[in-house]
Amino acid sequence: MSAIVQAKDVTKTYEGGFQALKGVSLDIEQGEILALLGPNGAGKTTLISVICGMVNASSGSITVGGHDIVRDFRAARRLIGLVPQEIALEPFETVINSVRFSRGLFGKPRNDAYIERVLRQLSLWDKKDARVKELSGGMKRRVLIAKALSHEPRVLFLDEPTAGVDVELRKDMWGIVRGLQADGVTIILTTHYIEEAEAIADRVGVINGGEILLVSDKADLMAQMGRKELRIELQAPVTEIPEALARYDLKLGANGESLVYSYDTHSERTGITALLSDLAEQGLILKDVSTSQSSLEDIFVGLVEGAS
Ligand SMILES: Nc1ncnc2c1ncn2[C@@H]1O[C@H](COP(=O)(O)OP(=O)(O)OP(=O)(O)O)[C@@H](O)[C@H]1O
Repeated sequence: MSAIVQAKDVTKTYEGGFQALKGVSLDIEQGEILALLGPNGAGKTTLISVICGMVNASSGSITVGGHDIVRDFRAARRLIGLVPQEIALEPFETVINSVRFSRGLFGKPRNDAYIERVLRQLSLWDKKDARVKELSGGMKRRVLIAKALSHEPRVLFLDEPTAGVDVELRKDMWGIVRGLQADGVTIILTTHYIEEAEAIADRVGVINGGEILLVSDKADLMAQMGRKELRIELQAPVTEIPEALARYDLKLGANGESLVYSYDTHSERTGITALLSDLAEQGLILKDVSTSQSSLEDIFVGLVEGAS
């Protein structure tokens, strides 16, 4: 795969002096679904807005399909579809006219066959003559997608496509995104939800404080996310971990009063049963046990600490 979007050292300082992007470099591969995951204020919308040419970067460079987004703005923009976070639609317009109008803005000739295909793909064909104000919230979101696809872009940005959407609609949205990928569209979506990244992304980029902390294949990130820790408080402290327990790779807690076992929640066998029986065999008596799961936040903290 080759990169269809390349961002190099992009910074953005808003008027007033706030630095929302602090040197972001990111390659987006043709045909992939990339989820940009990060908390509120991380810089996700700013990054998308800069790539789409709605906000000017303070420094750095971006190309889309090889076109520089500043020097060659029109050619770059033509390749991009953007589904914004906020629903901003003309309420009295019909669905089909809204979508045709968006296509016209890009100077593309009318193509009813293409618009029909998009509306059918988004299950909006039977609503094509309805006025936007008559649609449900989920349908309105789909109209936003149809508008963003109207000029046949190769890269589609979805800014929090499922924020405030119920579980059913969220799944519909994931199905739509997968269908678009099958049509050859490269997709970048922002989200707060790890489950969303898990459900549809090929790669996940974690962004926080205006910096990309990591970009990783989803499978690798999920392996980290799926780890849990079992903390075993001991009746009597130990000075070292018995040799017979070496295979569990335990960590000794403070003062030797606890043992910490890390395991993968996704694997068929966690090894906990065997560990507990081996502990008993070693004569170690348990006072208490507790588990904790590594969260996205832990990964953030780990990454930030690792970077400093
Ligand atoms: N026009 C602006 N002027 C000044 N600061 C801004 C502007 N737009 C965004 N910011 C600030 O930049 C930071 C990043 O905002 P951004 O909207 O990119 O974050 P986000 O990751 O998309 O967050 P959310 O998940 O809440 O949408 C925030 O601290 C925000 O307050």
